[in-house]
Amino acid sequence: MSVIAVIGAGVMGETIVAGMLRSGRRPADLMMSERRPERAEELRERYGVEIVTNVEAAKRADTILLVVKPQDMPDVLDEIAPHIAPGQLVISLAAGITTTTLESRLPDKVAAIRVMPNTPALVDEGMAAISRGSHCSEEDLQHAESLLSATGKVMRVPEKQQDAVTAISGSGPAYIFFVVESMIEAGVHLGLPRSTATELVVQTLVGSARLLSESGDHPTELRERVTSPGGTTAAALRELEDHKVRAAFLSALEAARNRSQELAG
Ligand SMILES: NC(=O)C1=CN([C@@H]2O[C@H](COP(=O)(O)OP(=O)(O)OC[C@H]3O[C@@H](n4cnc5c(N)ncnc54)[C@H](OP(=O)(O)O)[C@@H]3O)[C@@H](O)[C@H]2O)C=CC1
Ligand SMILES: O=C(O)[C@@H]1CCC=N1
Repeated sequence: MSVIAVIGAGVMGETIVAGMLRSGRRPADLMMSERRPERAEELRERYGVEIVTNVEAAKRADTILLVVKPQDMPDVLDEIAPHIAPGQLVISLAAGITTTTLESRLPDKVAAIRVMPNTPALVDEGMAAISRGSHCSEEDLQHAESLLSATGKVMRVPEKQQDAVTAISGSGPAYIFFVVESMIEAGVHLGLPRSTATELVVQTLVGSARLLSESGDHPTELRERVTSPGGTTAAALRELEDHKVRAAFLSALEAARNRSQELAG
């Protein structure tokens, strides 16, 4: 079985490693590299995975997952590039970083893949979009898909769509949690105990997500089924329209897409 190294063990790096272990990959086939020694030690204790330096990861792994912030990516690429050779696969999970950038900083002919994951991968409900670089084979893509499918769905997208994908599914969980927070606070404002409001909102979210996913019905149809003429939902939706929430989502996603483009450097 091929050896996989994860460079950058923050929120997303840990999520991916935990998912690969849950799906049956052996700790002996994984290694992690992390800047802060105390964080590295925490992860070694938690997962039993070998902690290595970036250079060791580059020398020993068949597949190298780069899970550092986009701003840290140039330094990491420059550090590992002298130790990477064709035959190894480099997969970046960073927002904005293009396969052109990856390929320009890695030795000629090294296969690179760009991925946009999201944090629901922590509960095996992730959504990852993947795009191939120019030296990447079908086998490389399938290998990346098999790694990522350990934690949820995987979709192939043309790389020109990755900034928009980042705005939607990469950042998306944060918008949903923002809505959840807002509804809980509103429930408290209406006089409900916080624990009651939280349980009501969370189960409404889970139930609505399952209904949407399992029924295959369009969200407009599902919304209309809740909206009785002259009823409570219509009164609430009128307020959301008056406050231009739809337009706010459009601006927000444009801002996220633009930021992803800027992070390309
Ligand atoms: N969080 C999310 O929801 C998503 C994140 N991503 C992408 O994943 C990447 C990581 O994000 P996230 O996990 O949230 O960020 P974190 O800051 O939590 O994790 C990045 C980790 O990389 C470490 N690091 C930085 N530089 C180096 C280095 N030179 N060598 C080894 N380790 C290093 C950091 O250490 P230190 O703490 O010292 O800085 C940190 O632990 C980003 O590029 C982001 O765009 C993509 C989709 C979703
Ligand atoms: O906020 C960010 O930049 C990263 C990328 C997508 C989700 N988190």
